[in-house]
Amino acid sequence: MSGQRVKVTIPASTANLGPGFDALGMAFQLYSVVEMEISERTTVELVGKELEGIPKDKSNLLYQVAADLFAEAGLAVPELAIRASSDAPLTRGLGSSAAAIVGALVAANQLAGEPFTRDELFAKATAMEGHPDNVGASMFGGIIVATMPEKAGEPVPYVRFSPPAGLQTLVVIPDFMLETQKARNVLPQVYSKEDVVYNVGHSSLLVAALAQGRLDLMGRAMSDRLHQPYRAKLVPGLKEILDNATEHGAVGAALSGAGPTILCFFSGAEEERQLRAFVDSVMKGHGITYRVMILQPDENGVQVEIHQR
Ligand SMILES: Nc1ncnc2c1ncn2[C@@H]1O[C@H](COP(=O)(O)OP(=O)(O)OP(=O)(O)O)[C@@H](O)[C@H]1O
Ligand SMILES: N[C@@H](CCO)C(=O)O
Repeated sequence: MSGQRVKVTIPASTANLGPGFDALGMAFQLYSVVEMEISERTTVELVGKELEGIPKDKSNLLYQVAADLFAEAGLAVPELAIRASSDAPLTRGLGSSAAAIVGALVAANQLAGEPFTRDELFAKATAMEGHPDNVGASMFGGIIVATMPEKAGEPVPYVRFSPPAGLQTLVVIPDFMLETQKARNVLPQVYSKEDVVYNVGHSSLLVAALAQGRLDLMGRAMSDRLHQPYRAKLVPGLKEILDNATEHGAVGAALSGAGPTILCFFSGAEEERQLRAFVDSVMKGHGITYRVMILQPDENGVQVEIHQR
C-alpha cells in the first residue's frame, strides 16, 4: 500500500439502448469524481447537490466497495478518506450506482498496489451491480456489448466499440427518482417466445447498425418488448416519446437504463430543435417537470490521476 491520493473520473452511462436489456451500454461525457487516500480514520465528504442524502459513514457505497476490494486482495482493510462529487443525477437511469462502484474499485485497486486487472475489476463491478451494461460503459467508455459470466468469478465476455461519428443524444431527465429495483420489480418473470425472438432480432440489428454507423436503421432496431412496455406505467410520457420521436427529428429513442430518463438519439441542429419542442409538449401534457442535456459519447472510460503525498 502506498502514500498516494488517487483521483478517479468516471463517465455516466446509459444501459439497454432499447432492446439490449442488461447487455448494451454506452458512456456519456458527464462525469463523477472519486478521490481516495489511506487515512487515520474514515471520512466521506460528498460535494454538491446530486449527492445530498447519501450516507457519509462506513455504510457509504464507495467505502463498502473499496473495503471489499482490500479484503479480496488479502489485505487489511484500511481507514479511508473519500471525497466524491457527481455531475450526473442519481436514481434517474444514468448509471450512478455503476459509476460509484467503478470509481471505488479503480481507486481502491490503485491504493492497494494494483492487485487486480481492469478486466477483473469489471467482473467484480458486474457481480456487485448485477448486470454488466452500465459498469462496462463506465469502465471502458464507448459502446459495450456484454453478458453475465456463466459462473460467478469468471471473466465477463464483452466487446467495446466506438459510437457512430456525429451521434448526439438529447437526454430528458424528469424531476423524479425511480429506483432501479422498483423498475425491475414491474417486469414479468416469463416472456413469450415471440417477444424473446423479437428482442434477439432487434438487439442484434441494433449492435450491427451502431457498429456500421447505420443511423437509418436505429429507429426500427431500438424497439423493445422486454422492459420498456412494462416500465411505461412508471414513466409518464415514455410511450408517446418512444412511439413518435422518429417523426420529430430522432433517429431512435429509448428509456435510459431503468429510467425515468429518456434518450433521443439525433444528429443535426434542426433535428435538435424539433425534438426539444416535441419532448416539451409531451412532458407538459403529463405535467412532468424535467431538464434536458445534450450529451456526447465518452470514448475513454474511467481515468486515474495519482498524487504522491
Ligand atoms: N457517489 C455515490 N456514493 C454513494 N452511493 C452512491 C453514489 N452514487 C450512487 N450511489 C447509490 O446508488 C443509488 C442509485 O442507484 P440506482 O441503481 O437506483 O440508480 P442509477 O444507478 O442512477 O440508475 P440506473 O441503474 O437505472 O442507470 C443511490 O441511491 C445511492 O445509494
Ligand atoms: N439493465 C438495467 C440497467 C439499470 O441498472 C435495467 O434496465 O434494469
